[in-house]
Amino acid sequence: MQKNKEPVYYGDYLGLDKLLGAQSLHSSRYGEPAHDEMLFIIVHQAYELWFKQILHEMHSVIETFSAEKVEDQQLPQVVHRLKRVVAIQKLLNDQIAIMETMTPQDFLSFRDYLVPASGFQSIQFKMLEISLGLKRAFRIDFDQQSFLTRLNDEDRAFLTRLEGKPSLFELVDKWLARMPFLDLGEFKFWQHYRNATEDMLLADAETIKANDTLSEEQISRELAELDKVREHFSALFDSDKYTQLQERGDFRLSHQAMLAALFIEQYREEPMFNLAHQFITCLTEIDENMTIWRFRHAMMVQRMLGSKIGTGGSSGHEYLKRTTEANRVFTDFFNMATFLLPKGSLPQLPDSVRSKLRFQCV
Ligand code: HEM
Ligand SMILES: N[C@@H](CC(=O)c1ccccc1NC=O)C(=O)O
Repeated sequence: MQKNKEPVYYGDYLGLDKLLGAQSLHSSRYGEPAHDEMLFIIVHQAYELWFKQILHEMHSVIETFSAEKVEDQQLPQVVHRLKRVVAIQKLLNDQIAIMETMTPQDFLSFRDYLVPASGFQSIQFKMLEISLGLKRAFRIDFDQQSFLTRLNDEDRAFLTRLEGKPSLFELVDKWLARMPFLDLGEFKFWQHYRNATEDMLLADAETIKANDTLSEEQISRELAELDKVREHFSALFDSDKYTQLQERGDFRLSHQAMLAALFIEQYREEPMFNLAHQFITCLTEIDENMTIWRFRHAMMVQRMLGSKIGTGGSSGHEYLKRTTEANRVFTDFFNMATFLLPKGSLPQLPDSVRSKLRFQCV
């Protein structure tokens, strides 16, 4: 690294002229300065800055996974960067509380000046959703419409182009699906696994039947739920069935990727799997934090607006509440817990397999 030739001045380096000159209160333009509009602008700007940092990290991870081959040595850096994303998201979720120090009435003193702008037009937020793997078809109807009608042509074209590129979800799916360890030679892992899961489901059914606090009707309802779980389990061992359930929207990951992720999670202590496990955990946390943000934002909106419609034309709180569940991406990693077996019921990996998963000792 070279030494700098010119002396550096703090404010110049950080571009503070621009940054601190970018809080223009619209209420002042209309001759009625609203004290809290400063907070409103600064909170949004802080969000956009952190979105920029998150996208910077995501972009590098996407680049790594876009290569033909991901080297094992690249995974620590990927996990490190995603952990940073998670740390930023925690801050973003807590930042809602700062916005909530503004009362609904104080908001009303400048809200009308903002029409028709709204968070629909946060391009970086949409970039984040799209880069993670939220497809247009998965968005609820109003969200699809707002995409078309609330954005200017340039932004819409830009986001549409981004939608055509591989998302982190798709790249991770492909990466998991090509994991070499799914071929375990002579070891019939999935047969062992299937037997163990059948025992577990039979035991669950017995527990439900023996529960004398439940009425007959409740027992049959719980047994019907268990049948659904059984159906999902059976799909793990039958790729046609899996595809059927995938088309129904019960799974998003490909069959092979699901099996690989499940294998990694079951045997995460094996040194070779540990980073992959951390990677899956990061993606799960990122999805969870996005969902928590959506939920907290929706709650804040109810508190600020009740059931008023939004400046962007949506139903406000109702719309946002629906996107909270609908816009999740890595739900398979959450639902995977259904398929986890207690350690004691897991088939022991044969030494020939385990030796491949260990760091070599000399
Ligand atoms: C007083 C505070 C806030 C209120 C009352 C509010 C209200 C709303 C409403 C009603 C919508 C739906 C669009 C519409 O019809 O207008 C929306 C969307 C959105 N807001 Fe906010 N918001 C607030 C603060 C924030 C903050 C601080 C951010 C941070 C960037 C933000 C980001 C977004 C985003 C990204 C959307 C689009 C969400 C989606 O379509 O899934 N909002 N907001
Ligand atoms: N949609 C909000 C207004 C609002 O929050 C907003 C307006 C302009 C720029 C950013 C905003 N923040 C997030 O939606 C409302 O209906 O009051």
